[in-house]
Amino acid sequence: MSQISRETVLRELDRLKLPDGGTLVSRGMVKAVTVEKTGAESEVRFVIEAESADQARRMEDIRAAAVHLVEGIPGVGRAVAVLTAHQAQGAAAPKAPPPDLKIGGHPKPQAAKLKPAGVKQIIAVGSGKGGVGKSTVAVNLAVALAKAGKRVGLLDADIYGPSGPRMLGLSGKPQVDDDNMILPPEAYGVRMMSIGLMVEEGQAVVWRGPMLMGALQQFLGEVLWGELDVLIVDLPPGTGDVFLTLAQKSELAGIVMVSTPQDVALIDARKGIDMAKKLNVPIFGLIENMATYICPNCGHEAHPFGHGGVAREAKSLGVPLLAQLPIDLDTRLGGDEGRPVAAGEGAMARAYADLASRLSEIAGI
Ligand SMILES: Nc1ncnc2c1ncn2[C@@H]1O[C@H](COP(=O)(O)OP(=O)(O)OP(=O)(O)O)[C@@H](O)[C@H]1O
Repeated sequence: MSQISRETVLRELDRLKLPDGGTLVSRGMVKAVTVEKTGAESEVRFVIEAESADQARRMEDIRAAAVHLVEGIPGVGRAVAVLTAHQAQGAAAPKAPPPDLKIGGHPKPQAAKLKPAGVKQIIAVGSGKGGVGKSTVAVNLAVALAKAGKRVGLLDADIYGPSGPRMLGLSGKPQVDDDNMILPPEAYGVRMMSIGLMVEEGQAVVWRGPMLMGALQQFLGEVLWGELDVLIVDLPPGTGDVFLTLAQKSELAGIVMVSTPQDVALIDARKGIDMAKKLNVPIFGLIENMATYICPNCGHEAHPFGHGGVAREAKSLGVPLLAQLPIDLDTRLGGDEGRPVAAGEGAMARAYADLASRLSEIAGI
């Protein structure tokens, strides 16, 4: 039996959901994991650090469940978990970000392609042109997949205009664990990491090729994503360095392209599709956003950005048209207020559920 790694233990513990949201791992509560070989089997020890003494007292069942899970890993003979409290009773426990949390340094030499250990597949969401609703689609698609029971991560790699945190209602710097792995915060069942969580809102990020590569490397290799069925990557608009790096340096399962039906958007989208083809990245399909506008007063349907352009494009390229999403006020408000429309119950939530199910079928999520 090969040596059990700390990663294996964390992946197993990551399956344990906490009653008040997240998992022991995503909340940064697992500390000091050690694995010691004792004859043919291994003994695993770890600490579960609660946020207060009060919480620690209520976590005995979780501790026992964690031990049980780890003892289920083949090759583990015994697991020992100790509950401790981070702070005095009743105190909130906002942990200061460690000083060495740096994103955007130069890349380290990398031999193998980058795919986080527990992540089954990486799917990029791209667009040719900015402002067509790519981030809105990426966030809502991620939420809809999570709602359908998938384990989902969202990497907001739109370094020029990271909007993922605002759209998911997340703020504050992420925490790191004892091994300097970044813990992605979670909202609506989606684990998210974004350059937007690292810099002040509105602050410009001026990075060129090598720094971008360093950032991506860190996002993929130094974030504790845990077990995910899919990691959605929200690309910057256009056919730039981030897409190129991701396609060449990671194991990208495929890409979906978002466009409005407008000619100018479609021309740019075509360039993106061309690049994906050249890089041998499968195109899972096109999504037409802002396809129609239905007047809330009279019900009249209008097509401010043209009509049917993306459907025609999909047909001529021989790729699926995954969705046609209308212009919708709640989508915009939900994005601004950090309440993704896909998390709700209305017609748009159903449209995103359909999109999630079509993509799951095509990509095998
Ligand atoms: N279907 C829609 N109905 C109404 N508003 C929408 C829709 N899709 C997106 N929007 C709004 O359009 C604006 C731009 O969307 P978003 O930021 O998602 O675009 P983007 O393509 O990611 O842009 P960029 O890449 O330039 O950041 C946002 O205010 C968003 O709320």
